[in-house]
Amino acid sequence: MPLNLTYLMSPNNRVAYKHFRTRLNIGGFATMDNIIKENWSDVQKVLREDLDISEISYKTWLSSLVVADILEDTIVLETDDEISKGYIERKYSKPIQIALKEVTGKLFNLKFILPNEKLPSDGTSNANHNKKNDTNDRNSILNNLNSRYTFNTFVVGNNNKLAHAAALAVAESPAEAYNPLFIYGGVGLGKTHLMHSIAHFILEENNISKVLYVSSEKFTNELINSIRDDKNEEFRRKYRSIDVLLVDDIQFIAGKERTQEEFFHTFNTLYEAKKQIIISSDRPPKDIETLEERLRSRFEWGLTADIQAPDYETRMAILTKKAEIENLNIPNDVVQYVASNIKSNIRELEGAMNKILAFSTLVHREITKELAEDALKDLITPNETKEITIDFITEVVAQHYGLNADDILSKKRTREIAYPRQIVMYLSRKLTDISLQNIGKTLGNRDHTTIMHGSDKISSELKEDAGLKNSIEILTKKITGK
Ligand SMILES: Nc1ncnc2c1ncn2[C@@H]1O[C@H](COP(=O)(O)OP(=O)(O)OP(=O)(O)O)[C@@H](O)[C@H]1O
Repeated sequence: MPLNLTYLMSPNNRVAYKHFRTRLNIGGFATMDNIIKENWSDVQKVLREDLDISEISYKTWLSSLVVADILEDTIVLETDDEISKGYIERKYSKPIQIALKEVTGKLFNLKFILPNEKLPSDGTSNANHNKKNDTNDRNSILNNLNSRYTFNTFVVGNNNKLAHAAALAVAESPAEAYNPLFIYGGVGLGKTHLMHSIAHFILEENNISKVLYVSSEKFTNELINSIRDDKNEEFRRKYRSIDVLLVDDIQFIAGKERTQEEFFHTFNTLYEAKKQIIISSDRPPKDIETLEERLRSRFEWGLTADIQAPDYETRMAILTKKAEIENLNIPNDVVQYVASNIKSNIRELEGAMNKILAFSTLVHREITKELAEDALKDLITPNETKEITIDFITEVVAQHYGLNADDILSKKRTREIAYPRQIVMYLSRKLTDISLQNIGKTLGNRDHTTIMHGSDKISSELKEDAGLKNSIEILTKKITGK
Protein backbone atom coordinates (compact mmCIF):
# COMPACT_ATOMS: atom_id res chain seq x y z
CA MET A 1 0.00 0.00 0.00
CA PRO A 2 1.51 3.37 -0.95
CA LEU A 3 2.54 5.56 1.95
CA ASN A 4 0.66 8.76 2.41
CA LEU A 5 3.70 11.03 2.58
CA THR A 6 1.70 14.19 3.19
CA TYR A 7 0.35 12.61 6.32
CA LEU A 8 3.84 11.82 7.57
CA MET A 9 5.07 15.38 7.17
CA SER A 10 5.14 17.90 9.97
CA PRO A 11 2.68 20.83 9.66
CA ASN A 12 5.50 23.07 8.43
CA ASN A 13 6.56 20.57 5.88
CA ARG A 14 3.03 20.20 4.68
CA VAL A 15 2.85 23.92 4.07
CA ALA A 16 6.15 23.91 2.21
CA TYR A 17 5.06 20.94 0.17
CA LYS A 18 1.77 22.52 -0.71
CA HIS A 19 3.54 25.68 -1.71
CA PHE A 20 5.93 23.68 -3.82
CA ARG A 21 3.14 21.80 -5.53
CA THR A 22 1.23 24.97 -6.20
CA ARG A 23 4.23 26.75 -7.64
CA LEU A 24 5.17 23.86 -9.84
CA ASN A 25 1.61 23.03 -10.60
CA ILE A 26 2.09 19.39 -9.74
CA GLY A 27 -0.87 17.19 -10.32
CA GLY A 28 0.10 14.23 -8.15
CA PHE A 29 2.91 12.17 -6.69
CA ALA A 30 3.44 10.17 -9.83
CA THR A 31 4.89 13.05 -11.86
CA MET A 32 6.89 14.67 -9.10
CA ASP A 33 10.23 13.14 -10.08
CA ASN A 34 10.10 14.51 -13.57
CA ILE A 35 8.93 17.84 -12.35
CA ILE A 36 11.91 18.04 -9.98
CA LYS A 37 14.20 17.45 -12.91
CA GLU A 38 12.58 20.15 -14.96
CA ASN A 39 12.39 22.64 -12.15
CA TRP A 40 15.65 21.96 -10.36
CA SER A 41 16.52 25.65 -10.24
CA ASP A 42 13.36 26.25 -8.23
CA VAL A 43 14.26 23.38 -5.96
CA GLN A 44 17.73 24.86 -5.51
CA LYS A 45 16.22 28.12 -4.46
CA VAL A 46 14.26 26.34 -1.78
CA LEU A 47 17.37 24.41 -0.76
CA ARG A 48 19.24 27.67 -0.44
CA GLU A 49 16.67 28.92 2.01
CA ASP A 50 16.43 25.71 4.00
CA LEU A 51 20.12 25.03 4.36
CA ASP A 52 21.92 27.29 6.74
CA ILE A 53 25.03 27.67 4.64
CA SER A 54 27.07 30.64 3.62
CA GLU A 55 26.62 32.40 0.31
CA ILE A 56 30.05 31.30 -0.85
CA SER A 57 29.43 27.65 0.02
CA TYR A 58 26.11 27.69 -1.81
CA LYS A 59 27.67 29.30 -4.84
CA THR A 60 30.58 26.88 -4.92
CA TRP A 61 28.88 23.59 -4.20
CA LEU A 62 25.17 23.75 -4.79
CA SER A 63 24.40 26.34 -7.44
CA SER A 64 25.91 24.36 -10.27
CA LEU A 65 24.44 20.95 -9.38
CA VAL A 66 22.34 19.57 -12.20
CA VAL A 67 19.81 16.76 -12.01
CA ALA A 68 21.11 14.17 -14.44
CA ASP A 69 18.41 11.61 -13.82
CA ILE A 70 15.91 10.23 -11.40
CA LEU A 71 15.82 6.48 -10.90
CA GLU A 72 13.05 5.27 -8.68
CA ASP A 73 13.91 6.86 -5.35
CA THR A 74 17.35 8.08 -6.33
CA ILE A 75 18.18 11.49 -7.69
CA VAL A 76 21.36 11.53 -9.75
CA LEU A 77 23.14 14.86 -9.49
CA GLU A 78 25.88 15.96 -11.82
CA THR A 79 28.77 17.83 -10.22
CA ASP A 80 31.48 19.96 -11.84
CA ASP A 81 34.58 17.94 -11.09
CA GLU A 82 36.19 15.24 -8.98
CA ILE A 83 36.83 17.50 -6.00
CA SER A 84 33.28 18.83 -5.88
CA LYS A 85 31.85 15.38 -6.34
CA GLY A 86 33.70 13.78 -3.46
CA TYR A 87 33.19 16.71 -1.21
CA ILE A 88 29.50 17.39 -1.86
CA GLU A 89 28.84 13.71 -1.41
CA ARG A 90 30.42 13.72 2.01
CA LYS A 91 29.35 17.11 3.25
CA TYR A 92 26.03 17.93 1.61
CA SER A 93 24.23 14.65 0.94
CA LYS A 94 22.35 14.71 4.19
CA PRO A 95 21.37 18.39 4.09
CA ILE A 96 20.20 18.06 0.49
CA GLN A 97 18.15 15.01 1.39
CA ILE A 98 16.59 16.78 4.33
CA ALA A 99 15.81 19.89 2.35
CA LEU A 100 14.37 17.86 -0.50
CA LYS A 101 12.22 15.96 1.91
CA GLU A 102 11.02 19.18 3.45
CA VAL A 103 9.97 20.44 0.07
CA THR A 104 8.64 17.30 -1.58
CA GLY A 105 7.75 15.14 1.36
CA LYS A 106 9.79 12.32 -0.13
CA LEU A 107 13.07 10.89 1.04
CA PHE A 108 15.36 10.50 -1.94
CA ASN A 109 18.63 8.69 -2.15
CA LEU A 110 21.31 10.73 -3.83
CA LYS A 111 23.91 9.71 -6.32
CA PHE A 112 26.61 12.08 -7.56
CA ILE A 113 28.31 11.76 -10.91
CA LEU A 114 30.85 13.64 -13.00
CA PRO A 115 29.98 15.28 -16.32
CA ASN A 116 29.93 12.54 -18.97
CA GLU A 117 29.98 9.82 -16.33
CA LYS A 118 27.69 6.91 -17.09
CA LEU A 119 24.46 7.00 -15.16
CA PRO A 120 24.12 4.33 -12.52
CA SER A 121 21.53 1.68 -13.28
CA ASP A 122 20.31 1.61 -9.73
CA GLY A 123 20.63 4.10 -6.95
CA THR A 124 22.54 3.84 -3.75
CA SER A 125 22.24 6.12 -0.81
CA ASN A 126 25.12 8.41 -0.13
CA ALA A 127 23.77 9.74 3.07
CA ASN A 128 26.57 10.58 5.42
CA HIS A 129 26.91 11.79 8.90
CA ASN A 130 28.36 15.21 9.33
CA LYS A 131 30.40 15.46 12.40
CA LYS A 132 30.12 18.90 13.88
CA ASN A 133 33.34 19.97 15.39
CA ASP A 134 32.65 20.84 18.93
CA THR A 135 36.05 22.03 20.02
CA ASN A 136 35.42 25.16 21.93
CA ASP A 137 38.74 26.56 22.95
CA ARG A 138 38.92 30.21 22.12
CA ASN A 139 41.74 30.91 24.57
CA SER A 140 44.58 31.02 22.18
CA ILE A 141 43.86 32.54 18.84
CA LEU A 142 47.09 32.25 16.94
CA ASN A 143 47.14 33.80 13.57
CA ASN A 144 48.66 36.36 11.39
CA LEU A 145 46.09 37.09 8.75
CA ASN A 146 45.37 39.78 6.21
CA SER A 147 41.71 40.74 6.63
CA ARG A 148 41.41 41.43 2.89
CA TYR A 149 42.22 37.85 1.97
CA THR A 150 38.91 36.05 2.27
CA PHE A 151 36.85 33.76 0.05
CA ASN A 152 34.55 36.69 -0.64
CA THR A 153 37.29 38.74 -2.25
CA PHE A 154 38.79 35.81 -4.14
CA VAL A 155 37.79 35.72 -7.79
CA VAL A 156 37.24 32.18 -9.08
CA GLY A 157 38.30 31.49 -12.65
CA ASN A 158 39.27 28.47 -14.69
CA ASN A 159 42.83 28.88 -13.47
CA ASN A 160 42.06 28.40 -9.79
CA LYS A 161 38.71 26.64 -9.68
CA LEU A 162 39.97 23.35 -8.29
CA ALA A 163 42.28 24.95 -5.75
CA HIS A 164 39.42 27.18 -4.60
CA ALA A 165 37.04 24.23 -4.27
CA ALA A 166 39.63 22.22 -2.36
CA ALA A 167 40.37 25.18 -0.08
CA LEU A 168 36.71 25.71 0.70
CA ALA A 169 36.20 22.00 1.36
CA VAL A 170 39.07 22.00 3.83
CA ALA A 171 37.81 25.19 5.45
CA GLU A 172 34.35 23.72 5.94
CA SER A 173 35.56 20.33 7.15
CA PRO A 174 39.07 20.59 8.61
CA ALA A 175 40.93 17.28 8.84
CA GLU A 176 37.99 15.52 7.20
CA ALA A 177 38.07 16.60 3.58
CA TYR A 178 41.71 16.42 2.47
CA ASN A 179 44.77 16.19 4.67
CA PRO A 180 47.21 17.65 3.91
CA LEU A 181 46.02 20.07 1.26
CA PHE A 182 48.93 21.08 -0.93
CA ILE A 183 48.32 24.17 -3.11
CA TYR A 184 50.92 25.14 -5.67
CA GLY A 185 51.30 27.75 -8.39
CA GLY A 186 53.57 30.47 -9.73
CA VAL A 187 54.50 33.70 -7.97
CA GLY A 188 51.68 36.10 -7.13
CA LEU A 189 48.81 33.86 -8.23
CA GLY A 190 46.80 33.81 -5.02
CA LYS A 191 48.19 30.99 -2.86
CA THR A 192 48.55 33.19 0.20
CA HIS A 193 45.12 34.73 -0.44
CA LEU A 194 43.55 31.27 -0.48
CA MET A 195 45.38 30.14 2.64
CA HIS A 196 44.26 33.19 4.59
CA SER A 197 40.72 32.62 3.32
CA ILE A 198 40.77 29.10 4.76
CA ALA A 199 42.05 30.38 8.09
CA HIS A 200 39.44 33.18 8.28
CA PHE A 201 36.66 30.79 7.38
CA ILE A 202 37.69 28.23 10.00
CA LEU A 203 38.00 30.88 12.68
CA GLU A 204 34.62 32.35 11.83
CA GLU A 205 32.53 29.31 10.96
CA ASN A 206 33.99 26.50 13.07
CA ASN A 207 34.64 26.51 16.75
CA ILE A 208 38.32 26.05 16.16
CA SER A 209 40.62 28.73 17.40
CA LYS A 210 44.11 27.27 17.24
CA VAL A 211 44.66 28.19 13.66
CA LEU A 212 48.20 29.18 12.77
CA TYR A 213 49.34 30.62 9.47
CA VAL A 214 53.10 30.95 8.99
CA SER A 215 55.42 31.36 6.09
CA SER A 216 58.10 28.67 5.91
CA GLU A 217 60.50 31.58 6.38
CA LYS A 218 58.95 32.42 9.74
CA PHE A 219 58.98 28.76 10.72
CA THR A 220 62.70 28.58 9.86
CA ASN A 221 63.54 31.85 11.61
CA GLU A 222 61.66 30.85 14.75
CA LEU A 223 63.50 27.55 14.73
CA ILE A 224 66.85 29.32 14.32
CA ASN A 225 66.01 31.64 17.25
CA SER A 226 64.77 28.81 19.44
CA ILE A 227 68.03 26.96 18.94
CA ARG A 228 70.03 30.10 19.62
CA ASP A 229 68.04 30.89 22.79
CA ASP A 230 67.84 27.31 23.95
CA LYS A 231 64.04 27.31 23.62
CA ASN A 232 63.52 24.37 21.36
CA GLU A 233 60.96 22.79 23.66
CA GLU A 234 58.81 25.93 23.55
CA PHE A 235 59.03 25.99 19.77
CA ARG A 236 57.84 22.38 19.59
CA ARG A 237 55.00 22.92 22.02
CA LYS A 238 53.77 25.85 19.97
CA TYR A 239 53.77 24.08 16.63
CA ARG A 240 52.61 20.70 17.80
CA SER A 241 49.54 21.90 19.67
CA ILE A 242 47.82 23.55 16.72
CA ASP A 243 44.46 22.46 15.26
CA VAL A 244 45.02 23.89 11.81
CA LEU A 245 48.51 24.66 10.56
CA LEU A 246 48.99 26.58 7.31
CA VAL A 247 52.53 26.85 5.99
CA ASP A 248 53.11 29.16 3.05
CA ASP A 249 55.90 28.88 0.48
CA ILE A 250 57.23 25.54 1.73
CA GLN A 251 59.72 25.43 -1.17
CA PHE A 252 62.01 27.64 0.90
CA ILE A 253 62.78 24.82 3.33
CA ALA A 254 64.47 22.93 0.50
CA GLY A 255 68.11 22.37 1.34
CA LYS A 256 67.60 23.35 5.01
CA GLU A 257 68.12 20.05 6.75
CA ARG A 258 67.36 21.02 10.31
CA THR A 259 64.17 22.85 9.30
CA GLN A 260 63.03 19.85 7.28
CA GLU A 261 63.73 17.53 10.20
CA GLU A 262 61.72 19.72 12.55
CA PHE A 263 58.89 20.16 10.07
CA PHE A 264 58.77 16.40 9.50
CA HIS A 265 58.12 15.79 13.21
CA THR A 266 55.62 18.65 13.41
CA PHE A 267 53.79 17.21 10.42
CA ASN A 268 53.67 13.71 11.89
CA THR A 269 52.46 14.83 15.29
CA LEU A 270 49.67 16.94 13.82
CA TYR A 271 48.68 14.42 11.20
CA GLU A 272 48.46 11.59 13.69
CA ALA A 273 46.33 13.75 15.97
CA LYS A 274 43.98 14.37 12.99
CA LYS A 275 44.80 18.04 12.73
CA GLN A 276 44.54 19.83 9.41
CA ILE A 277 47.71 20.78 7.55
CA ILE A 278 47.69 23.09 4.54
CA ILE A 279 50.83 23.78 2.57
CA SER A 280 51.60 26.05 -0.34
CA SER A 281 54.49 26.08 -2.74
CA ASP A 282 55.50 27.57 -6.05
CA ARG A 283 55.84 24.06 -7.51
CA PRO A 284 54.51 20.53 -6.95
CA PRO A 285 56.23 18.37 -4.32
CA LYS A 286 58.02 16.27 -6.93
CA ASP A 287 59.76 19.37 -8.33
CA ILE A 288 61.07 20.74 -5.05
CA GLU A 289 64.75 19.93 -5.25
CA THR A 290 66.64 18.83 -2.15
CA LEU A 291 63.43 18.07 -0.32
CA GLU A 292 63.71 14.94 1.74
CA GLU A 293 61.81 12.03 0.24
CA ARG A 294 59.85 11.35 3.44
CA LEU A 295 58.48 14.91 3.36
CA ARG A 296 57.77 14.82 -0.33
CA SER A 297 55.71 11.66 0.00
CA ARG A 298 53.78 13.10 2.97
CA PHE A 299 52.92 16.21 0.99
CA GLU A 300 51.31 13.95 -1.58
CA TRP A 301 49.19 12.01 0.91
CA GLY A 302 46.16 14.29 0.72
CA LEU A 303 45.17 16.45 -2.21
CA THR A 304 47.45 18.47 -4.46
CA ALA A 305 45.75 21.35 -6.29
CA ASP A 306 47.37 23.84 -8.62
CA ILE A 307 46.72 27.46 -9.56
CA GLN A 308 47.57 28.53 -13.10
CA ALA A 309 48.01 32.01 -14.52
CA PRO A 310 44.62 33.68 -14.96
CA ASP A 311 43.02 34.02 -18.39
CA TYR A 312 41.93 37.41 -19.72
CA GLU A 313 38.38 37.17 -18.35
CA THR A 314 39.63 36.30 -14.88
CA ARG A 315 42.14 39.17 -14.97
CA MET A 316 39.30 41.52 -15.90
CA ALA A 317 37.17 40.11 -13.10
CA ILE A 318 39.97 40.53 -10.55
CA LEU A 319 40.55 44.16 -11.51
CA THR A 320 36.84 44.92 -11.55
CA LYS A 321 36.41 43.33 -8.14
CA LYS A 322 39.30 45.31 -6.74
CA ALA A 323 37.82 48.55 -8.08
CA GLU A 324 34.47 47.59 -6.57
CA ILE A 325 35.96 46.78 -3.14
CA GLU A 326 37.90 50.02 -3.05
CA ASN A 327 35.08 52.00 -4.52
CA LEU A 328 37.08 53.20 -7.50
CA ASN A 329 35.67 54.41 -10.74
CA ILE A 330 38.01 53.18 -13.46
CA PRO A 331 37.03 53.38 -17.13
CA ASN A 332 36.55 50.03 -18.79
CA ASP A 333 39.16 50.63 -21.50
CA VAL A 334 41.77 51.20 -18.77
CA VAL A 335 40.85 47.94 -17.06
CA GLN A 336 41.04 46.20 -20.44
CA TYR A 337 44.43 47.77 -21.18
CA VAL A 338 45.90 46.50 -17.90
CA ALA A 339 44.27 43.07 -18.18
CA SER A 340 45.55 42.56 -21.72
CA ASN A 341 49.10 43.58 -20.94
CA ILE A 342 49.86 42.10 -17.52
CA LYS A 343 49.30 38.41 -17.71
CA SER A 344 51.23 36.17 -15.46
CA ASN A 345 51.16 37.60 -11.97
CA ILE A 346 48.15 38.97 -10.09
CA ARG A 347 50.32 40.94 -7.70
CA GLU A 348 51.73 42.80 -10.71
CA LEU A 349 48.25 43.23 -12.10
CA GLU A 350 47.15 44.93 -8.89
CA GLY A 351 50.44 46.83 -8.70
CA ALA A 352 49.83 48.22 -12.19
CA MET A 353 46.40 49.46 -11.19
CA ASN A 354 47.84 51.08 -8.06
CA LYS A 355 50.48 52.74 -10.16
CA ILE A 356 47.86 54.26 -12.45
CA LEU A 357 45.95 55.59 -9.44
CA ALA A 358 49.06 57.07 -7.86
CA PHE A 359 50.17 58.60 -11.15
CA SER A 360 46.77 60.17 -11.73
CA THR A 361 46.90 61.81 -8.28
CA LEU A 362 50.47 62.95 -8.78
CA VAL A 363 49.95 64.65 -12.14
CA HIS A 364 46.36 65.76 -11.43
CA ARG A 365 45.05 64.05 -14.50
CA GLU A 366 41.90 62.05 -14.98
CA ILE A 367 42.30 58.28 -15.41
CA THR A 368 42.21 57.57 -19.13
CA LYS A 369 43.84 54.99 -21.35
CA GLU A 370 46.53 57.54 -22.34
CA LEU A 371 47.34 58.21 -18.71
CA ALA A 372 47.50 54.45 -18.07
CA GLU A 373 49.96 54.05 -20.96
CA ASP A 374 52.13 56.81 -19.52
CA ALA A 375 51.98 55.39 -16.01
CA LEU A 376 52.88 51.87 -17.09
CA LYS A 377 55.45 52.57 -19.74
CA ASP A 378 58.24 51.06 -17.62
CA LEU A 379 56.18 48.04 -16.78
CA ILE A 380 54.76 47.21 -20.19
CA THR A 381 57.68 46.80 -22.53
CA PRO A 382 56.69 44.30 -25.16
CA ASN A 383 59.39 42.03 -26.56
CA GLU A 384 61.92 42.99 -23.94
CA THR A 385 63.03 40.93 -20.99
CA LYS A 386 61.50 42.32 -17.85
CA GLU A 387 63.66 44.63 -15.84
CA ILE A 388 63.70 44.58 -12.05
CA THR A 389 62.49 47.99 -10.94
CA ILE A 390 62.75 49.70 -7.54
CA ASP A 391 58.95 49.88 -7.51
CA PHE A 392 58.70 46.12 -7.87
CA ILE A 393 61.28 45.49 -5.14
CA THR A 394 59.37 47.91 -2.89
CA GLU A 395 56.11 46.16 -3.59
CA VAL A 396 57.44 42.67 -2.89
CA VAL A 397 59.21 43.70 0.33
CA ALA A 398 56.20 45.70 1.54
CA GLN A 399 53.84 42.81 0.92
CA HIS A 400 56.27 40.41 2.59
CA TYR A 401 56.23 42.47 5.78
CA GLY A 402 52.51 43.19 5.65
CA LEU A 403 52.97 46.85 4.71
CA ASN A 404 51.90 49.09 1.83
CA ALA A 405 54.43 50.37 -0.67
CA ASP A 406 53.47 53.88 0.54
CA ASP A 407 54.77 53.03 4.03
CA ILE A 408 58.19 52.26 2.58
CA LEU A 409 58.25 55.55 0.67
CA SER A 410 57.00 57.57 3.66
CA LYS A 411 59.07 59.44 6.21
CA LYS A 412 57.92 57.18 9.06
CA ARG A 413 60.82 55.88 11.11
CA THR A 414 59.35 53.18 13.33
CA ARG A 415 61.35 49.97 13.22
CA GLU A 416 58.52 48.01 11.56
CA ILE A 417 58.83 50.33 8.57
CA ALA A 418 62.47 51.49 8.70
CA TYR A 419 63.83 47.94 8.68
CA PRO A 420 61.98 46.70 5.57
CA ARG A 421 62.86 50.04 3.95
CA GLN A 422 66.56 49.32 4.55
CA ILE A 423 66.02 45.88 3.04
CA VAL A 424 64.58 47.57 -0.06
CA MET A 425 67.71 49.73 -0.19
CA TYR A 426 69.97 46.70 0.13
CA LEU A 427 68.10 44.67 -2.50
CA SER A 428 67.89 47.63 -4.90
CA ARG A 429 71.65 47.89 -4.80
CA LYS A 430 72.19 44.19 -5.08
CA LEU A 431 69.68 43.37 -7.79
CA THR A 432 69.80 46.43 -10.06
CA ASP A 433 72.38 48.71 -11.69
CA ILE A 434 70.43 51.80 -10.71
CA SER A 435 72.55 54.56 -9.15
CA LEU A 436 72.30 55.43 -5.44
CA GLN A 437 70.93 58.84 -6.44
CA ASN A 438 68.12 57.32 -8.48
CA ILE A 439 67.30 54.67 -5.89
CA GLY A 440 67.01 57.52 -3.36
CA LYS A 441 64.80 59.52 -5.68
CA THR A 442 62.40 56.63 -6.25
CA LEU A 443 62.34 55.73 -2.56
CA GLY A 444 60.57 58.90 -1.43
CA ASN A 445 63.23 61.42 -2.51
CA ARG A 446 65.94 60.29 -0.12
CA ASP A 447 69.56 61.30 -0.21
CA HIS A 448 72.07 58.85 -1.73
CA THR A 449 73.97 58.67 1.60
CA THR A 450 70.80 57.41 3.32
CA ILE A 451 70.54 54.62 0.75
CA MET A 452 74.19 53.70 1.22
CA HIS A 453 73.87 53.69 5.00
CA GLY A 454 70.68 51.57 4.99
CA SER A 455 72.08 49.09 2.53
CA ASP A 456 75.41 48.75 4.41
CA LYS A 457 73.60 48.20 7.68
CA ILE A 458 71.72 45.22 6.24
CA SER A 459 74.95 43.92 4.67
CA SER A 460 76.73 43.83 7.99
CA GLU A 461 73.75 42.39 9.93
CA LEU A 462 73.58 39.61 7.38
CA LYS A 463 76.90 38.24 8.59
CA GLU A 464 75.53 37.62 12.08
CA ASP A 465 71.85 37.05 11.60
CA ALA A 466 70.87 33.68 10.09
CA GLY A 467 67.17 34.65 10.13
CA LEU A 468 67.81 37.81 8.10
CA LYS A 469 69.92 35.80 5.68
CA ASN A 470 67.02 33.40 5.21
CA SER A 471 64.61 36.31 4.61
CA ILE A 472 66.90 38.00 2.09
CA GLU A 473 67.30 34.75 0.21
CA ILE A 474 63.52 34.34 0.02
CA LEU A 475 62.93 37.94 -1.06
CA THR A 476 65.61 37.64 -3.74
CA LYS A 477 63.90 34.56 -5.13
CA LYS A 478 60.53 36.31 -5.08
CA ILE A 479 61.91 39.31 -6.97
CA THR A 480 64.07 37.57 -9.51
CA GLY A 481 61.82 34.54 -9.85
CA LYS A 482 64.95 32.36 -9.64
N1 LIG B 1 41.74 34.95 -7.57
C1 LIG B 1 42.05 36.12 -7.01
N2 LIG B 1 41.09 37.03 -6.75
C2 LIG B 1 41.40 38.22 -6.21
N3 LIG B 1 42.65 38.61 -5.89
C3 LIG B 1 43.63 37.73 -6.10
C4 LIG B 1 43.39 36.45 -6.67
N4 LIG B 1 44.56 35.80 -6.77
C5 LIG B 1 45.50 36.63 -6.28
N5 LIG B 1 44.96 37.79 -5.88
C6 LIG B 1 45.66 38.94 -5.31
O1 LIG B 1 46.96 38.98 -5.88
C7 LIG B 1 47.93 39.33 -4.91
C8 LIG B 1 49.00 38.25 -4.84
O2 LIG B 1 48.42 37.07 -4.33
P1 LIG B 1 49.14 36.14 -3.24
O3 LIG B 1 50.03 36.94 -2.36
O4 LIG B 1 48.10 35.31 -2.60
O5 LIG B 1 50.03 35.28 -4.22
P2 LIG B 1 51.01 34.07 -3.91
O6 LIG B 1 50.68 33.03 -4.92
O7 LIG B 1 50.93 33.67 -2.49
O8 LIG B 1 52.42 34.71 -4.20
P3 LIG B 1 53.90 34.27 -3.72
O9 LIG B 1 54.30 33.17 -4.63
O10 LIG B 1 54.71 35.50 -3.93
O11 LIG B 1 53.84 33.85 -2.30
C9 LIG B 1 47.18 39.51 -3.60
O12 LIG B 1 46.94 40.89 -3.39
C10 LIG B 1 45.87 38.77 -3.82
O13 LIG B 1 44.81 39.34 -3.09
